Amino acid sequence: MAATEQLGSIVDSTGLAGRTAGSELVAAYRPGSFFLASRAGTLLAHGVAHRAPDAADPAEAVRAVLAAARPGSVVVGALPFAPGAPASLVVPEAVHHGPPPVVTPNPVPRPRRRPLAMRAVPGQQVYADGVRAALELMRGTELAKVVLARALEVTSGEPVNLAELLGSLIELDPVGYTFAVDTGQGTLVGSSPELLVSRKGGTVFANPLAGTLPRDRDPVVDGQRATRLLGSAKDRLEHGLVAEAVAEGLRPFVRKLEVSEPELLPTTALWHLSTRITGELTDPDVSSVDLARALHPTPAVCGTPVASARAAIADIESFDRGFYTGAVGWCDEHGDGEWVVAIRCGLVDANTVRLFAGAGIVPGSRPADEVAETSAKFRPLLTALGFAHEELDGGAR
Ligand SMILES: C=C(O[C@H]1C=CC=C(C(=O)O)[C@@H]1O)C(=O)O
Repeated sequence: MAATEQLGSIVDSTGLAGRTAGSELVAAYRPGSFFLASRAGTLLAHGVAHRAPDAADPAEAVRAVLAAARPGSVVVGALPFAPGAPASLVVPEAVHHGPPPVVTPNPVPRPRRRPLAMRAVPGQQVYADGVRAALELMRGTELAKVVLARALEVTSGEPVNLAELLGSLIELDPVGYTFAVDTGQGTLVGSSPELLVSRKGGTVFANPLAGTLPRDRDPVVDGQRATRLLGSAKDRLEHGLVAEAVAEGLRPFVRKLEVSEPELLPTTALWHLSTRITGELTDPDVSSVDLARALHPTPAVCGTPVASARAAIADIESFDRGFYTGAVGWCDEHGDGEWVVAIRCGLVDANTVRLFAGAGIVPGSRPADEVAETSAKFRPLLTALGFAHEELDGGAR
C-alpha cells in the first residue's frame, strides 16, 4: 500500500514546480493522462514517450520498454482481465508525484442530474438467472467460486468531465485507489478499494478483499451489518478462497510471509472482508508486474479453480470485461510499483459510461442479494457522475 510513499518529487516536469499537492494533480489531469491516487500519494503522468510492446508476458514487455527508455522512467497503465488480451502500458513523457489528495471537509453538494439513457447489461433478472446457473454448476462440478459481473451503460447529456469525476470519487472515498487510465477504447475511471500487490524495495504487500455487505445510512443498522459480515460463514468461505490464493501465489517469491486475520474494511457504500499479506522478496529481479502477473486473476475477480471459473464466466456473462477486473498501476526501473484491482470503475467514452460491478458466488449465495450487492457497487461511481442513482438502479432491471 505504501509504494508511492517514496515518491515526493517530480521526476520530470511539464510546468508544475516542486512537490505538488495531490488536489492540484487532480486539477492538472487532462484526457489521455494516467492518474492514480491513494492514501500513500498521487501519481499523474502525461504523454507517451514509449509504448510497451504486445507480449504474452506483460512483465517482459515492461522490462523491454524500460530498457529502451531513459534512466529513471516509469511504466504506467492497465493489465486486462483475459489472458492474451493486449495490455495498455506506456512510458509517459512526464510524471508528477504528490501527496495524497486533500479532501474538502464539507464538499459542496452538486445538483443531481438524470441521464439521457441507461441500459443494464444484462438486466437484473438475467443476472440473477446467471447466479442460479453458477450455483447449479457448483453442485455438479469442482467449481467452488465464481465472480459474475454485470454492466450499466449510462448516457449523459454532455461529455463526462474526467478531472471533475476524479475529484468527486476522491471526495466520496479518500481512502480508495482512485484511477484514470486511457485504454485506447475509452478511459477506465474508478475508485477501487483493493490492492492486488505492491513492491517497495524488498517489501511486498497485498490486500485481497472478498465477502461484502452493503452499508446502511443508519449507524446502528450499519454496525449490525458489519458484525453480520464478520461472522458470516458464506462470506468467510468466499474471502478465504481469495486470501489463500494470494498467499500461495506470493509464497514462491517471498520469505517471512505474514497473513493477517480477516478484518472489516469499509468503503463509502460497502463493508468488505480484508486480509493484509506482507512478505520479503527473495529475488530482487522480480518486479511488481511479475508479482501482479503471478497473482492475477485472484478469486476476487475470477474464481476457484481458475480454469473452471473462467469457463463459467465465458458461458454466463454477456459482455467483454476488457480491463475491468484486470489491474491498473505503475512499475519503475527497480521493479517497485503498485497494482490495483480494476474494480468499482467504468469505461468513459465522451458522454457514455459503461459501469461494471461483480460479486463472488459460492454455495449459499442468494441471487437477490448478489443483485443488491452489484447495485451497491455501482452507486459511488453513479453518485460521482452526478446521477440520482436510486431512480437509476431501480429503472435498470
Ligand atoms: C468484482 C468486484 O468485487 C470483488 C472484490 C471485492 C469483493 C467482492 C465480493 O465480495 O464479491 C468481489 O470479489 C467488483 O466490485 O466488481
